[in-house]
Amino acid sequence: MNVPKTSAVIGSGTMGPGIAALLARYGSTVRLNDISEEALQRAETACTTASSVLNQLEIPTVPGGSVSYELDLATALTGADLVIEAVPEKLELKKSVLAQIEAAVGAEVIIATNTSGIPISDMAGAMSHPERFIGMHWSNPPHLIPMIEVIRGEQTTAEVEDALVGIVKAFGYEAVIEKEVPGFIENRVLYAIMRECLSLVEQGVATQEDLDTCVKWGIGYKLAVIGPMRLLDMAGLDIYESVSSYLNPDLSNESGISPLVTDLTKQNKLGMKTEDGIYPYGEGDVAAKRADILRGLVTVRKALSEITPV
Ligand SMILES: NC(=O)C1=CN([C@@H]2O[C@H](COP(=O)(O)OP(=O)(O)OC[C@H]3O[C@@H](n4cnc5c(N)ncnc54)[C@H](O)[C@@H]3O)[C@@H](O)[C@H]2O)C=CC1
Ligand SMILES: Cc1ncc(C=O)c(C(=O)O)c1O
Repeated sequence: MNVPKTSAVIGSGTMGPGIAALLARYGSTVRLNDISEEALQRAETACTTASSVLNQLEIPTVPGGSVSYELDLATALTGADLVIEAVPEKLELKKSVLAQIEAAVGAEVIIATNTSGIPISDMAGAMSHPERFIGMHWSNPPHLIPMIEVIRGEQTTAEVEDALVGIVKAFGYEAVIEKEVPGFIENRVLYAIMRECLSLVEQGVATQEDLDTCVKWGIGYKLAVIGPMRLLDMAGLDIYESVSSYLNPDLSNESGISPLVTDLTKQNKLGMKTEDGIYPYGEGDVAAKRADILRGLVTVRKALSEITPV
């Protein structure tokens, strides 16, 4: 399957608009749905921003694409060949939304979930056609990060996986096909890094600014060019063996959630979306920071696309 002629994206928060903008750029008629009118209003601006980022990346426009904003789920689903669920990361909510989607579309329609890592089979339990249900985990911002994890549940067919991989490749994105594990690959690795960072800040080993500087250059810059498995070869496996013999036992193995995070979420300090979080944001700071981040990601993506992947 190439990019679907008609698609529906359910949930229009951080992820939905960028996903919709990319599908539209590749010629799909996209219906973006949310239960919140305010979210749909914000989504119009977010889709315009995403579209201008795609212009900066010089992604050609396939004619015929569009995004419409729909409060009504049934309208959003009409004629869709692909449905992407992007509602909050709550299993019961996702199950209920999936049941509503299934009630409105034919059994041949592919239903994908953008869950960050809930096992696909856990979500598919109550579905009447789990064979067409699949994980499609985009990375944030979805119109910029050219990689999508594709995860089959126990009952997903190989044909559905092939079709989804075809769509991902049609965007010029890399598809990483995985077995089902909580968090998939990306978030298992990302959350291992974040757990250690939060633990170091909580212990007072370094400030959040120092953490960001160290990880950006010492890890992010390097890992953007050399994958971790190749980096092991570059560093020397004997060095890894020596360092990990004393270091691994000292790393955080905290199985709960960092109190630094839970103290903030209790106060509804959720980060950029509430203009307060790990960092404080003054008037205009969030917009300026988001613009800086987008500019940086566009520059680095252009540079990375010109070098041989390692
Ligand atoms: N934020 C991130 O960096 C990433 C998030 N994800 C995953 O994508 C999914 C969505 O995440 P975000 O966009 O960050 O969440 P979000 O909280 O920013 O947005 C979710 C949207 O869904 C809407 N919604 C709630 N119930 C709904 C319903 N019944 N029908 C339609 N819309 C409904 C909300 O009003 C909200 O606008 C989650 O599963 C998340 O784990 C995946 C990759 C990255
Ligand atoms: C903190 C965090 N959690 C989940 C995801 C993706 O599922 C991301 C991301 O894509 O950046 C993230 O930053």
